[in-house]
Amino acid sequence: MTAPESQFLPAITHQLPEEYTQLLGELNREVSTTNPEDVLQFCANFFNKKLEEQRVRFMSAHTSHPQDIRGISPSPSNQDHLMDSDQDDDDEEEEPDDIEEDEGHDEFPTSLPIPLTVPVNYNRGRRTSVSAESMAPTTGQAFDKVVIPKTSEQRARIEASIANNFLFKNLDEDQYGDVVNAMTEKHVQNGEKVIEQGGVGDYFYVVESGAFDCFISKNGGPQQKVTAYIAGGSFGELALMYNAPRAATIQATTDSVLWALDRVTFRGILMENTSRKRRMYESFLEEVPLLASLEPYERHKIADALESVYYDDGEAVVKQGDVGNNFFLIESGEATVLKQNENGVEREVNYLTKGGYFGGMF
Ligand SMILES: Nc1ncnc2c1ncn2[C@@H]1O[C@@H]2COP(=O)(O)O[C@H]2[C@H]1O
Repeated sequence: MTAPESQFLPAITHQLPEEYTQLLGELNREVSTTNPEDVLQFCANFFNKKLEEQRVRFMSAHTSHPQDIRGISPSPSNQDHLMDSDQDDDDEEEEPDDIEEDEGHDEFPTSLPIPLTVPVNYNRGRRTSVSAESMAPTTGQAFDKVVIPKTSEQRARIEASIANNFLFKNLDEDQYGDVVNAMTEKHVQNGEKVIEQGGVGDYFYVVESGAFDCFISKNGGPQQKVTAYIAGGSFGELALMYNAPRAATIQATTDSVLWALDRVTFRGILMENTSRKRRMYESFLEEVPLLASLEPYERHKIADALESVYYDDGEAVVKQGDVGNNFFLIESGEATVLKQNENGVEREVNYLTKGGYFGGMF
């Protein structure tokens, strides 16, 4: 019988950095007291937590007002910062070929796709990706398609669950089929945590039935509820998009059913469109007075729902008496609001420019 690998560890301890042996000692103690079901995930969470703590220590030592740093759009350059915040570290890891070096940028990014209080996966300027994937979307690149066999009844349930979810709009037939093929059913009990803040991103989830609360703990403080999800909602995209630790904890508030999409399929099919829209509308949405009080992540969700529509000068966007299904924000251009009185005489009652809105319930 082969001896377990751990049996050889003491023999090489003298070559190992002290910090490493201390960390492993701590990890061993936590594993033996917790006895986790998923050991790999537990270890990944342990190291992510350590990185987060180290980063918070570093940030408080190097920035006077870390809370002033705002989230911005996940543009490719910002994504690069997120991954490539490397400096002249002598302990730098091997880089995947497809991640470009960005020499001359600041030691720390001044812009993040999510609020700074959310743990992001970099520390001390060291690259700490949770996987070797490039930040570039994998759309268009070949990837091994995941096919989880399922009944037509299951397929119908997936289709109903994603029917009104904006992230699944604009998929062509093949992409739609690939997404449905790759999804896997997950039953969750009331109180179960599907995602834990700081954990490693493995799946993106769509809610078929049930309900979930989403909590964020800032700087190790108490968890605060930031949003909730019901049927048709989805969560868990950020860690997959940015190779970052989970930004929030998601807990079932009743027995629920989820459809989970693996990270490779998510990145290969859904990520490109999602990050493009969030990037495209971010700065515009920041300038809309109606949305000024929203958190960056809430603006991302609005961006998911937006579609640009072009109108010629003089063309009617909506007509008086029409049933209103859409809410409009003026991205560029101007519009007049005309109203007919009971005699059929039309007069201008409002004039709207960029950032103005109409339609829907307004
Ligand atoms: N305010 C928020 N900030 C970050 N993530 C949020 C927020 N509200 C909801 N979430 C979701 O919570 C998820 C936790 O896992 P992810 O970071 O992968 O993706 C996150 C988002 O889908």
